[in-house]
Amino acid sequence: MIQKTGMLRHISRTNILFSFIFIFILVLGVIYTWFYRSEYKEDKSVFFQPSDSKPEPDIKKDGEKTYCPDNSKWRIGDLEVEPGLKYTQPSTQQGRTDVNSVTNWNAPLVWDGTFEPMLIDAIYKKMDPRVAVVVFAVGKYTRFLKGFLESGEKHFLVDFRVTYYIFTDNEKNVPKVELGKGRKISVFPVPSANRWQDVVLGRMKWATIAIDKQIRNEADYLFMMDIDSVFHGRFGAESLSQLSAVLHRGYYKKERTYFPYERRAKSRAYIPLDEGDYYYTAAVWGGYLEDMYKLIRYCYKQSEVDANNGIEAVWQEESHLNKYLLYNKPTKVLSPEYLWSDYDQVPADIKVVRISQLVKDYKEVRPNGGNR
Ligand SMILES: CC(=O)N[C@H]1[C@@H](OP(=O)(O)OP(=O)(O)OC[C@H]2O[C@@H](n3ccc(=O)[nH]c3=O)[C@H](O)[C@@H]2O)O[C@H](CO)[C@H](O)[C@@H]1O
Ligand SMILES: [Mn+2]
Repeated sequence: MIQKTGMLRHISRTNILFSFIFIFILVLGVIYTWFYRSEYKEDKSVFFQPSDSKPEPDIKKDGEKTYCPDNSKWRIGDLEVEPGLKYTQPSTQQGRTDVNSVTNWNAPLVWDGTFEPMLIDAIYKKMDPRVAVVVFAVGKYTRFLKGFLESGEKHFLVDFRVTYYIFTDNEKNVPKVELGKGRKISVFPVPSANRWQDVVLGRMKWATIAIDKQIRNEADYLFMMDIDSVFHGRFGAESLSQLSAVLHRGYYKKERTYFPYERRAKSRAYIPLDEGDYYYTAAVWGGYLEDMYKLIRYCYKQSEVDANNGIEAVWQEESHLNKYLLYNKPTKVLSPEYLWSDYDQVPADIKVVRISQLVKDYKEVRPNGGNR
């Protein structure tokens, strides 16, 4: 009996000890699993979205639909207006009749007289977007910076938050320009080039890198612009949309067969003669940051594919841009008011020249001479 009781006591002590060890291991296991799971979750997001290795852009087969990420913080859908804003009543009968102010995919085609400047600025000002302007001034093109920046301060999205991102091989030649409130200059060094073609195409590569590195955190909206231009009139919030492209002044009344699209099937920018909406300039284009990123990266990658195949598109990035916009329609089309040229007379349908390309000596200003 005594022995039995002793054994029983012994067994129950062992049992209690094992039970404690079991519970201890169980608790450790729960804690470990909990930590492991949360760590794994973090790992996973870092693993799947590293800032330096984005998924390849969807350079899909011609005509195939592309996926468009949407991480914009603000939307044109919020067309909110403060009560009490006074402006002329819009008419359902009167308007521009000398030009078409809508595309056949129902996007606005913006001409002077089709919007109320004060109203449209008030709508967008409420969202207060941060606007990035990406310009390149490589080699002798730094001479154009002063005129561009000074006139931009007078006319470009006045009272909005704007940062001019200047990509240059000569930082010393970036002029000091007085900027309005909320407006900044940010300089990116880029290498010099021996061919102007490398500069214009290089814009796609360097802009892609700079967006990844910095601009993505600082802007909601991005414009790509040529530097050899001067603003002459209001360039306001009517230009803003998810993706806005400007009609090239030289082709806006021409039939599509005359458009200087890339016509060699060997190039990724190829467009057949019986296709095309408009011919867009690559000297002014803008949109939501992520939509622009996608398009800039597309032009960069497509031109790389071309280079590997021993071909360069006839108008470099402009050819790739036109290809993209044919199959991914812009949400706003801006009239040639949004990029005219001092080379050309201003016709009656252009009521205001908002920005104009300067006359320049191509041979003198470009590193390898000019081709026009
Ligand atoms: C009005 C228009 O449609 N312009 C396009 C036309 O350019 P353009 O004939 O106007 O070419 P451009 O000489 O202005 O070059 C485009 C831009 O690249 C930069 N740059 C160029 C060369 C150089 O040595 N250093 C330098 O900084 C500068 O910002 C310049 O404004 O064709 C180019 C490609 O062929 C681009 O598609 C331009 O956007
Ligand atoms: Mn130019």
